[in-house]
Amino acid sequence: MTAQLINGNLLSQTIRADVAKRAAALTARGRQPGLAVVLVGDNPASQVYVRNKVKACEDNGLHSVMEKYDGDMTEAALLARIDALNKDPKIHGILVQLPLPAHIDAHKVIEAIAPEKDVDGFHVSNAGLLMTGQPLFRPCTPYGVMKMLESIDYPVRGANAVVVGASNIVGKPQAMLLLQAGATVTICNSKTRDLGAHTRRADILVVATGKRNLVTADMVKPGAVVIDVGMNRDDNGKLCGDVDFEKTKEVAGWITPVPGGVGPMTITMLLVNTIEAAERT
Ligand SMILES: Nc1nc(=O)c2c([nH]1)NC[C@@H]1CN(c3ccc(C(=O)N[C@@H](CCC(=O)O)C(=O)O)cc3)C=[N+]21
Repeated sequence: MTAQLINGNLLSQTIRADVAKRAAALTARGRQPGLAVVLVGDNPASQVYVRNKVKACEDNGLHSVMEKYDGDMTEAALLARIDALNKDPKIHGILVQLPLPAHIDAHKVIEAIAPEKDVDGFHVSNAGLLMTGQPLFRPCTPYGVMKMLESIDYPVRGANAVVVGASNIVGKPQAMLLLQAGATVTICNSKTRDLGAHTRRADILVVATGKRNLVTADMVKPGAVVIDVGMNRDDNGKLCGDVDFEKTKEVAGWITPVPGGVGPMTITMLLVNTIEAAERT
């Protein structure tokens, strides 16, 4: 048996069509949704992602501004820019691309974003609202994963879900969204002993570690849903995830590819969050 693919590009098209409709409706009322993307330094991967985000805005009728700064920008200067964007009525969403240079305190920068413009959902206030079941913005990647599960009508309630990776931007909010959807959730981390013993019990396995081939076919329950959040490069420089895709697709029931899986969904949900921010104004 071979797994069914969950196509993030295809699902994105459907959701983005709805985004474009809502953007047009807002624009007609003089409130075109606006996203500001702030990039500090010249990390080449970040440049690609940021360009993709800006293009996705343009394609769907959102206003976007990209602010690029040199890697030696001071923290104070960045905080001043965020303050200005917080006050800018044309801007409904603010995204500061991570990682930031080491001399800048990323926590401090995220906490400076007005929570009602924090379309990444990274502000402590938004993390707290999510944890207590009253989310304002769901972090884009975990939100996109939930949409992928919805798209295959997967019964999340009562399922065993295992999240590998416990970051603030993916693993932890992912676990919270799965828990709130009724799954029994295990969060594994880099210190987990016998990772396979946990992953083999997963009906839903979400892998977000940034380690190529961390999950192999023998670690997957037959028929499981395998969601690969990883973004790595193989020895030939080709994009790949954290899951050994070729062998795992022979075991899983559903699997997400890299590229064309979670990545495009992350951008799609960023657009959705920006629309929602604009609709609230
Ligand atoms: N504040 C902040 N918010 C983020 O959401 C954020 C961030 N910082 N820093 C970096 C990560 C990474 N990320 C990706 C988004 C889309 C793709 C994506 O579209 N990937 C395509 C391939 C892109 C390519 O060809 O390189 C795919 O998987 O098909 C990848 C990675 C958002 N991030």
